[in-house]
Order: sequence, then C-alpha cells, then structure tokens
Amino acid sequence: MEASNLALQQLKISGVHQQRIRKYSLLPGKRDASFGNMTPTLFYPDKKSRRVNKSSDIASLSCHASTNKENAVKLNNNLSIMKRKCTENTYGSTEVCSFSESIQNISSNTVHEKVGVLLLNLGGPETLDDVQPFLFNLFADPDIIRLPRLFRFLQKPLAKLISTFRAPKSKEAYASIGGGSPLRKITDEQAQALKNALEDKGLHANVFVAMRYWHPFTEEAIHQIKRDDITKLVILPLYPQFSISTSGSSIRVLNSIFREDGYFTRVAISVIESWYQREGYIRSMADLIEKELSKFSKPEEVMIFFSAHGVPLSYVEDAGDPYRDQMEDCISLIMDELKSRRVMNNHTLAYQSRVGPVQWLKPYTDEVIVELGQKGVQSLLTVPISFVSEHIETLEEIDMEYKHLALESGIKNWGRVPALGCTSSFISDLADAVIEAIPSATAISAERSHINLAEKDPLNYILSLFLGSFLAFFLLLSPRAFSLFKNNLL
Ligand SMILES: C=CC1=C(C)c2cc3[nH]c(cc4nc(cc5[nH]c(cc1n2)c(C)c5CCC(=O)O)C(CCC(=O)O)=C4C)c(C)c3C=C
Ligand SMILES: [Fe+2]
Repeated sequence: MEASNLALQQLKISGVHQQRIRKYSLLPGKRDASFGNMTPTLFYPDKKSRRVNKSSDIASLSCHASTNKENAVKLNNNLSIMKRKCTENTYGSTEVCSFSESIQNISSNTVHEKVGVLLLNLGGPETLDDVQPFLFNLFADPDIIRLPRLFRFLQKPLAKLISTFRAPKSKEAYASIGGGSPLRKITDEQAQALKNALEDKGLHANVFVAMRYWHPFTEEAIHQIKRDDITKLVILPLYPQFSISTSGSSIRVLNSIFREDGYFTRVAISVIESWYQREGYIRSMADLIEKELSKFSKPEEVMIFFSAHGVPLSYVEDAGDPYRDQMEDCISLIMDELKSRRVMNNHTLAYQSRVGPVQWLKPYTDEVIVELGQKGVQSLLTVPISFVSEHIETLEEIDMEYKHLALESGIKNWGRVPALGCTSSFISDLADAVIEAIPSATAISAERSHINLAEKDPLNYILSLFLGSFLAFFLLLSPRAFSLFKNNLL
C-alpha cells in the first residue's frame, strides 16, 4: 500500500467560524469524487480553530461543488445533496451529526417513536479459524487499504493475499489470549449496560451492535433494526476519536445501506461521530489512571504513557483524518483533569500496531519504550487510548510484547490501565450522549443514484480492468515480486 500516494477522501478545512456557529462542507475527495461510491467526505476545521471554538454549539454542514468543475458534475450525478446538522459542545458534549441526503425534519409528536441505538465496532475473530476470513474482511475495506482508482478492483485479491500471509502471525497472537477476540462479548455487555442506563434515565431504547469485520455484521444489525420497527436511530461508534479507518469506514457502509433501503426514509437518524471530549469519558479515564497510579510505590514518579492505535501518516497528512488532532486534544483534556486533581505526572503519547511498509503516525510505541528505558525512566503506566474494550492489542501487544520490551529496556515498574469496558460512569455518559443526540435526528430521502463505473465511463472501466489484471498477474506469478511483497507488506 503506497499510502502517501493513495489519498482517497480528501478531508480539507473549510470551516467558516462564527460565534457559536460553524459551517462545514461535504465535498468530494479529489480522486474519490469520480468513483461513484458516494462516500461522503467530511471536512474538518483545523486543530487550532477547533480549540478556539470549544464553546461552539452548532455546526451546520452544507454541500457544495468542489473546486473542480468535473468533480462537481460527478458529485451531482453520484451524490445526492447531503446536509448535516451538527451539534458540538466540546468538553461536556459530543460531535453529533444528523445526516443524510435531503433532510426532512420529523417532529417527534407526529409518530409513535421507537428509539434504537446502533453501536459500531470493529469486531474480532471468535475462534482461530475465523482469523483469516476476519483479516480478509479488514484488508478488503477500501478505508483500510486505500488503492488508487485504477487498481480498486484488485482490493479483494490483495486482501486474500495479505490475509493469508498474515494469518499465522495473527493466529499466534489470538491463541495467546485464549483463542479469539473478546470484543463481541464485551460489546454485547456494553450494549446491555447502555440499554439499562438509558432506561434508568427514562428512555426506552433497543441497542444494536454492528461490527465492521466480523459478526454481528452491519447487515445483521440492520435486519434487527427493521424487525424492531425502529423509527429513531442514534449511531454511536465505540471509538472515542474519529478516524477514516474506523468510525468513518462503518459510517460509509451504513450510508450506502441507508441509501439503498427504502425503510430508512422513515427513520430519523443521528450520528455521534466522536465523543472523546465528553466530560464523563474524560473523568472516567482520569479515574482509571488515578487508581492504577496509586498501585505504584512512588506514584508521582510514574510516566503516564498513552498508547494509541496508529494509522498511516498519509491518512492524516493527505486525507485530513482528524484522528491525530483528536487524540492530542483528548490527552490534553485527560491531563488537565488529572492536574485539577493534583496529579502532576509527566506524560507522553505514542502510536502502536502498525502494519505494512508505509510510514504510520509517530512516535512509535515500541521505539518510545526503548528510549524511555534508556533515559532512566523507572516506572511506566501504559494507557490504551483509542478503544474502550480490551482486545488483542491490549491483551497481547501491550500486556505481553510491550511489557517484555519495557522490562528489557530497563524499566523496573510496569502498569497498564484497563479499558473502560462497562465502567458505570462511562456508560452513563454514553447514555447522556445518546439522549442529547436524539433531538437532532433527521430522516433521509429515498433518492438513489448508484451508477457504476462501467455504465458511467466504459473506456476507463476497460482500462482499469486491463491494468489491474496485468498487475495481479505480475504480482501473483513473478516469484521476485511475490517475495518482495511477502517481505515488505506483511
Ligand atoms: C481506533 C482504533 C483503531 C484504528 C485507528 C485502527 C486502524 C487500523 N488497523 C489496521 C489493521 C489491523 N487492526 C487489527 C485489529 C484491531 N484494530 C483495532 C482498532 C483500530 N484499528 C482493534 C480494536 C483491533 C482488535 C480486534 C480484536 O480482534 O480484538 C488487525 C488484526 C490483528 C492483527 O493481525 O494485528 C489488523 C491487521 C489498519 C491497517 C488500520 C489503519 C489503516
Ligand atoms: Fe486496527
């Protein structure tokens, strides 16, 4: 994956900042606009303006043509006009967007509402036999391996190849944590806890789980939502910070289902895109950190080491993924909260779990651990920060690999903050986020506009097929290309 050249969705700054009102734009990515896959592209304001606008309450998103006229025409052909109404209330609230194509406000008193909450998560293999097909689903996601347009149809053969070669290593990791991912079980528990918390706050809601790469898949959740006759739906990714590769990917899949399925023209929908800035979440994280610090003999000397899941650098630098900015904001909010409790420890942030030969967000967790050891840091408290459940990368990568590396590098005292899981203050805050999102739920219209590449541009289509087949042939049959691929990409 030549990540620096593969920017698909271009997330660019288009914020018009006014007092308490922000305007975002949904523009096509430079390349993606011509795809016809109708992926909406969110444009985020830069970090500085987001910080300045902490008190912003409302962000409205409107759709307009890109700078490129051709793209604008394609956009009109392929994308129905999308509008968003967003409510952002930093630190204390959530980035909430109701979407999608044309907005019809549904007044809550006209129909008998049945509220649903859809939790989005990554999913994980439940048995060792699931590992390869799970990896296939992950690498087949165009938001995970971002191929240029011409090579898009190679996505699945490439996913098959990478998943087959990666599976033995991944299986070993899953075997070491009991033979499968705990993600489904934990997410189901979180769903039940959220349902109970909502009930306690006076809202009866059905809570569904949609995993991106393993069961229960998005389609299974959609089936249940329809079976239960849900009329208002709040979409809540279980990732505190937004990334194109996580929440973005799940929302893209949902968006295409909603556009195709007439049922959803009758459903008012609200999407909570990120919620790392919520007071309840920040406080819950600070509580966990304080508790773990107190287990060290000299808590004040402990380095608090935030380890976030990485993304390729090109996501942030070329495609405008807000993930790094949100991560940094999140950590400064947690540290501010700790300081307000007189916890004045040093802290640092690094990124873990990189895959493949491209550059990922730096600094890398393993390199920082070695450096900290060399600098004489004696005590380290690792805080997994991009995810709210235990999973392979906390249980295996952090608890086994990084712990071993830290002790080898001279760090004497090691600790790790557990994931939030079903911590009651956290679940209660998620319930508040859901309740706050309901008023901004809006319905989507029934416009559909799938035009596939072959219908739209037959010459281009034939050319891509030809070049793609050539590349696949070369990669699969040339022993040298094959071993280069195996050594570098896996
Ligand atoms: C915020 C969290 C995550 C981001 C960002 C993310 C991006 C990302 N991940 C991969 C590749 C892999 N991820 C894998 C597992 C995995 N990833 C996350 C979270 C984020 N990923 C979680 C919670 C899990 C674990 C699920 C579980 O089973 O417990 C894996 C599989 C494990 C392995 O083989 O290492 C891969 C591969 C990429 C390429 C990427 C960004 C482009
Ligand atoms: Fe991942």
